[in-house]
Amino acid sequence: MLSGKACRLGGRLRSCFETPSARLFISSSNMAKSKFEYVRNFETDDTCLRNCYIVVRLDGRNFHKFAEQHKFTKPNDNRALGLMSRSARSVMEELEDIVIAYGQSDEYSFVFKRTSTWFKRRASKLMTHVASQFSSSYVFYWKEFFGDQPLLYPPGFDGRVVLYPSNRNLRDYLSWRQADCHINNLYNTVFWTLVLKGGLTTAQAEDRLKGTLAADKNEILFTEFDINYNNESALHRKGTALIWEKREETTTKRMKLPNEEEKEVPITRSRRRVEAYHCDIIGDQFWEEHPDILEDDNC
Ligand SMILES: Nc1nc2c(ncn2[C@@H]2O[C@H](COP(=O)(O)OP(=O)(O)OP(=O)(O)O)[C@@H](O)[C@H]2O)c(=O)[nH]1
Ligand SMILES: [Mg+2]
Ligand SMILES: [Mg+2]
Repeated sequence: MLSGKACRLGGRLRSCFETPSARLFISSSNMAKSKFEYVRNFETDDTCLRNCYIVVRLDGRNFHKFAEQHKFTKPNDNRALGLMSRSARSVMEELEDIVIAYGQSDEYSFVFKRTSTWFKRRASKLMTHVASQFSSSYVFYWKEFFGDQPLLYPPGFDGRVVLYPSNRNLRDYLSWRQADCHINNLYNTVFWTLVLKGGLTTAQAEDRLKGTLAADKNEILFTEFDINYNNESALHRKGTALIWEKREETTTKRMKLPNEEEKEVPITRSRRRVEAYHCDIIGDQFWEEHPDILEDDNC
C-alpha cells in the first residue's frame, strides 16, 4: 500500500509516497497543477548581466527630516556617520561577495564582485537583502552610537541596482559618489560656518554662496575664518570606503604538551576583517595599494 502525503523538499512541494522498502518522490511539475499556478509566470526575470559588477546603492528616506528630528549636528554628525558604517559592515559580514562599500551622508553603495553567483544574480533578491540587513542593523546598533537618545520612528532606505561592465566604469561610479561627497561637504562646511561662526541667517548664507566655485568657498573659509578645508576631517571630506583585509592576529592559549609543564603558547591566525578607509579613491594609489578589490577586465 502506498501512503501519500505532501512533503517540503528543497523549498518545493512534492508528493511523498512510502512503500515498505523505498520512498518515492514525485515532483510537483508531474502532478496536476492548481488552476492558480499560472500566476508564477507573471514574475519577471531580473537576472543581472554576467561579468558586470553589481552595485546596490541605498539612500535614507527623507533623512532631511530624520536628521532634524534626531538633532544631528551640522554639517556632519559623527554618530550618524558611524552608525551608517556599522550597518554597512554588518551587510558585508552577513552577505556574500561584496568587495567594497562606499558611504557618505545618508547613502551607501555596495559592490558585488563581477563573478558573483549569489542568489543567481537576481537583482531584487540582492537589493532587498542589502536593504533589509542594513535597515535592521541601523536600528539594532542605534544605541551604540546615540546612547540614551531615543530612535523616534523606524527609518527607511531605498535601494537601486546598477551594473558596471568594466573596471573603469566601476571606478568612475565610485569617483562620482566621492566627488558628490566633496561638493556637498565643502558647501555645507562653508554654509554652516557662515551661519554658526559668521552670524548670518541661513537665507543670507545661501545668498552669499550663490554662484561661488570651489576656490571661492575655500577662500571664504581661509580668509574669514582661518580654516584650511584640507585640514578638516577626512571622514567628512572623503566619506568611508570599507574593504576586506587580511590581518594577522596573535592570541595566547594555555597548553599542556606531553612531558612538559602547562604554559602560555602564542597562536597566530590570519583573519579577514572589514577595514574602513577615509581616503581618496578617485586616483590610482588606493587601487594600486589594494589590488585584490577589482577583478581582471579580461575575464
Ligand atoms: N545635520 C546633518 N544632516 C545630515 C547628515 N547626514 C545626512 N543629513 C541629512 O540627510 C540629507 C540627505 O540628503 P538626501 O538623501 O538628498 O535627501 P533626503 O531628505 O534623504 O530625501 P530622499 O533621499 O529623497 O528621501 C541631507 O540633506 C541632510 O539634511 C549629518 O551628518 N548631519
Ligand atoms: Mg536620502
Ligand atoms: Mg542622500
